[in-house]
Amino acid sequence: MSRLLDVENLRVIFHTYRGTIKALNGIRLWLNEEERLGIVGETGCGKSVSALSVMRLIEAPGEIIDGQILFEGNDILKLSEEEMDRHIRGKRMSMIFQEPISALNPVFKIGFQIAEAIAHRKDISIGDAYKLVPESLEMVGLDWKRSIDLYPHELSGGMAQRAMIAMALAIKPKLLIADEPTSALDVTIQAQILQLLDELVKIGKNAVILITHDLGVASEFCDRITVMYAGNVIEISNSEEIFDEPLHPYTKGLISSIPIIGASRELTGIPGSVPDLVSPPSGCRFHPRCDFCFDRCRMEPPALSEILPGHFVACHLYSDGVKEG
Ligand SMILES: Nc1ncnc2c1ncn2[C@@H]1O[C@H](COP(=O)(O)OP(=O)(O)OP(=O)(O)O)[C@@H](O)[C@H]1O
Repeated sequence: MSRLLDVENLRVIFHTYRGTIKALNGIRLWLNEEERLGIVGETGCGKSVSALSVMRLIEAPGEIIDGQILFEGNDILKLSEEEMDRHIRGKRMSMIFQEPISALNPVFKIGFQIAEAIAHRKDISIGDAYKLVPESLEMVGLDWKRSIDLYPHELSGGMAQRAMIAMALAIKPKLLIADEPTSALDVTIQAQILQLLDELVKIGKNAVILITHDLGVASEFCDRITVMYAGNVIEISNSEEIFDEPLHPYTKGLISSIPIIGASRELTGIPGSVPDLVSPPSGCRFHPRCDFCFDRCRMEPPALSEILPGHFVACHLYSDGVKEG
């Protein structure tokens, strides 16, 4: 399967009155066509900033200061804003957000908003695009006659997320980025929305990046998992192996905080908290919270290396390969 996305050494900072937040510290991500990648980690670890960077939606006070984002072989960081808008964003890739109601435009009916997305994608008139809206709404389980003329504030959270999904998938993207798509919804609706996404992604054969706090949800939905901590990618593995053989002490902590594997719950089980990214810890950013920390961890940032086939970890414990036991 061919490579769709390749992110190398991506560095993003935010200029704030407190100082410079080093939000992404040279991360690496990749995704093949039709593959589903989960990005997990505690709040503030850089999941959303990674997604927004791929969409080229980082705005001041944020700045991408280094790295490469190859999408279908083109470095999108080198494209002009117009090229990005005309050829990539909303055409080849689209995104759904945590708060669907605030992500929709409050002053337009959802039928019109979906028509606009389709018109942009297909370079057709809004009138022609409008004719395709009923199919898009029905595809996400919304009765089109009842929903096409509603404004975002007239939708429930679940309906609004369905409308967002209709908009995002109406353009038939190669890559769908879903940033915590269910965390603002109640539990029964969460399961329905994930199931809907699962079905539609199978039909559309698009690749997905799913951002979530929930390792259980990520491993059920995704082929591969990237674990982030404090602006770094610290482990990458396929979804089964990350549970069967987690390597990084942080990933082990995330897993031990899930009482039943596969159960959906907020990750809370690691003592301490994510560091302030204005002045992150020296060496490995996880070292102050790590039970296995030794001198080298305080001094030298560990590189991400492939320790088992397809299984990468950034941890000095594995500098000489995987230890038994
Ligand atoms: N607009 C902004 N201005 C200043 N700092 C920002 C901004 N957006 C993100 N950051 C900082 O970048 C870092 C990474 O944030 P990010 O939103 O990517 O985390 P996250 O893992 O998605 O967290 P969450 O799960 O809470 O959404 C954090 O330290 C955050 O405070």
